[in-house]
Amino acid sequence: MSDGNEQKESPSGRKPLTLTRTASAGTVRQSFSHGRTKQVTVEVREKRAINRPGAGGAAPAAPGPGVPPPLRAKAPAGDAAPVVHTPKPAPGAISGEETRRREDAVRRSMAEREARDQRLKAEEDQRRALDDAQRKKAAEDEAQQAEIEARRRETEEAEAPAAAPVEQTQQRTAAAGAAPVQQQQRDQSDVLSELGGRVKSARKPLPVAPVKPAKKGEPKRREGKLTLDMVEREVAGDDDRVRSLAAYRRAQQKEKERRAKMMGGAGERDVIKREVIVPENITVQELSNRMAVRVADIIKFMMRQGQMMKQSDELDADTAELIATEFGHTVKRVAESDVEEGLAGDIVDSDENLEPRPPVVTIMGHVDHGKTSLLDALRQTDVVSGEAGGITQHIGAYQVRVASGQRVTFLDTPGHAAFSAMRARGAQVTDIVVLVVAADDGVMPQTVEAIQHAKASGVPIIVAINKMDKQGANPDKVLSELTQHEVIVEQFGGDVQVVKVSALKKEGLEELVEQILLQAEVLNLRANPDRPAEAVVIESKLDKGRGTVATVLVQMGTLKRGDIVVVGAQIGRIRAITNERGQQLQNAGPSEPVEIMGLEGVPEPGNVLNVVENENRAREVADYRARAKKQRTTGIKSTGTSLESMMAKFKDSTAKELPILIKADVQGSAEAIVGSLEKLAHEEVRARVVLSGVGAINESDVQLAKGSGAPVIGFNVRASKEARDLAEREGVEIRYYNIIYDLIDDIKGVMSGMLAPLNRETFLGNAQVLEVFNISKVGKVAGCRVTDGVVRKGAKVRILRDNVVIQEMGVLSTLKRFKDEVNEVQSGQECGMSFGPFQDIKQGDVIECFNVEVVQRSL
Ligand SMILES: Nc1nc2c(ncn2[C@@H]2O[C@H](COP(=O)(O)OP(=O)(O)OP(=O)(O)O)[C@@H](O)[C@H]2O)c(=O)[nH]1
Repeated sequence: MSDGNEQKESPSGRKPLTLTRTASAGTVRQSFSHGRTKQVTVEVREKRAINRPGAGGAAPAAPGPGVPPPLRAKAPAGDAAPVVHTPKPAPGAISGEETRRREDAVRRSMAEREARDQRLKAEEDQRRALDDAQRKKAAEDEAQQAEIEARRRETEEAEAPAAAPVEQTQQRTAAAGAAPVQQQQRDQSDVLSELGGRVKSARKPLPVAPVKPAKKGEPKRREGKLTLDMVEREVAGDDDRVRSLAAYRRAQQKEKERRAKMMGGAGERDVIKREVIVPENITVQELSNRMAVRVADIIKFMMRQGQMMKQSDELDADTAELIATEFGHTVKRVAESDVEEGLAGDIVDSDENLEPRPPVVTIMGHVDHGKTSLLDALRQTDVVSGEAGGITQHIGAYQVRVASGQRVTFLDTPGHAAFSAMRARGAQVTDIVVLVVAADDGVMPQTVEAIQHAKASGVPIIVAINKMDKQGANPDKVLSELTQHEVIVEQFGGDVQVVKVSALKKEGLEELVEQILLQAEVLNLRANPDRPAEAVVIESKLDKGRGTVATVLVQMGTLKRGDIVVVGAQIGRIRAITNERGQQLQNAGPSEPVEIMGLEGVPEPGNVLNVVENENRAREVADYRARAKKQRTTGIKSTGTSLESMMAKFKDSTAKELPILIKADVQGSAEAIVGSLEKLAHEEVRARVVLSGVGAINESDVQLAKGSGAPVIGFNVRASKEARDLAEREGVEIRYYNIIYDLIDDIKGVMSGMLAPLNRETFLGNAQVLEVFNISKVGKVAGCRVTDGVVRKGAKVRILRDNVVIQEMGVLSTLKRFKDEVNEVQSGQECGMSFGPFQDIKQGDVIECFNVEVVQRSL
């Protein structure tokens, strides 16, 4: 910037007309960068000097900066002022002294200001440091207190009846002039701050401003004291106040104490005593629910007792009772089986409700003695021809209407030993047993078994001596044999009826029926048909088209279509009732054998069917039975394992197992096969049935068989195509059978092969050591005499001393008679033997010589 054309004339070139020119004016042009200019008018004014009488010239005013000193009038002549050589200031200019003085004043002033600034700065620093230290010290306490304070306020606010009084107070405070108070505090704070003291009032909460309820989404108003941590979070924009774990715990503890106080206890809760229902087994979780205590408390208690438990662990009733008592409760023990209470069987019928019912007769006897033929003759049907291998392989139930119009229910049980379990079941449901004995064969093992079953169940026996038409029929022999088994017939003074029949020729049948009805009359068989039905399952199977089909014998009440039933561990709604002639029935009364459909699963023969009021009840009972069955089969309660059972397991693990998967047409057959296989069990080898079920062999069976390394046995069933393919791919063997003998024989053969062969010893002879020679390079040689039998080279020998075996030697390799090697030395002759590395041979020892034969064992 530069000035130029300092004095310029007006554009007109003329000066303005004034009375007195007291000011000189001009213009200055200022040049800026980028060629910018600015014209500034400069005016120089002269101060009008008013000279008072007696006064010197007035001190001229200091000229403004950049203003040329005004022209001074010439001093009058004769002025006696001393001549000063220093250049004289122009009129109106500041003298040198004055300038110095002023400069000094300025410097002093600046120095003072600087010193004050430094002092203030030091004071400010000191105050800040003090504040920081105090804040840091207080920060921890404040952080701890903040949350508790906040919680307390929250609680107080929540408990306060309404916010209105608070608001009123706040409004009143505001009305009382909050602003002047604040101003006053600020003033005080400034003063104190300057003095470097602690500004306590700054920490005090300001008078409460009216609290507006925060709108949704708006940040919440801060509560409690402001802490450094909070300020930092606010500065960082982190509005979420994260509570420390310790703070959370403290708050929780405080809340607990508050609640305990509210409940009236001094920190300890009053235990509410309950009656805890304890079943035979209960989980820790369930017990905690019933006692209304925390699971952790029970677990802690058990830990103190030295037992580690989880909430899913089961406790037995004794332990559960101990825990409940410890927690101050009383215990009511119940059995899980209580769910069965109230089922039809428990209802006692009064005498007037009972009506006569047909007798249930079971035909029993040895295999091929003619049971099915006899039954067939009685009902004039032919089922013999349809049986595989000519053997009745599952129980049948039929009702026969005799000439008199009376009805008799017959159960046909198979004669093979495998079906003894079924026969036992038959005896339990039957009223009378007809024991069939072939006149030409006499009493056989299964005849005896049938007698035992009948006697065990207290059922009267009627003996039917069959095949009377046959050559060699000897009924007297049969009767005397029966006597040996305590079946005393009438002609021998007993009470057992005997009927001689021929099923083939249909002879003696009427007399047999007559005897049956007579016996029934004696038994006075009655049942109440007007009550929920109870029946027993005779047979069950899974039919591809019809689902589960079960043959049941109604024992009491009347079974109706639509009834909800529980059968063993299965439930269902009766969809159809069919009699033995294939007729659809609406209901079935006492002693009626019928086929039912509608069960959800296949029940086991012997299971009892009960009609229940609703599905829930059915499910409850079925669940209990399923659990009970599981416990029975595992033999170990889920609470844990006993040492005994573990020992048993380890002991058993030495036995070789043949895993087998069995699928059969009916449950009874499957059961019979399993029973037979169990009987084959040997201490070294046994069959392990991986699965036994009813129905066709499917893919999952093959998968299971593959997983367990078992072959699949199909009895009267076949594998589906998919299962066949899978079995081929996986290398799983499927074997089909329709005769149980063949099946059992095959399995027996396999199991026999698994038995380790037996080493059988054959004694050859003994030789006594007479003298022992020590021969160099050869060692000790025993000079012996054969005392009995023969000693043979290549046979096995052992050395006995005082009849105690001291060494098993293996094969005799050196046998000499005099100097010659011989193969055999007879009794009474002398010989020499050496035993290689065994050098402990002594005079008087006995050498026992024997052969070992390996014998393959069989079951
Ligand atoms: N001669 C003669 N043969 C009979 C008589 N009853 C049965 N049989 C024959 O004896 C054989 C066996 O008869 P089943 O009725 O199958 O004998 P089962 O006792 O039912 O045999 P399982 O079903 O295997 O227990 C058949 O060949 C019959 O023909 C009879 O009264 N006289």
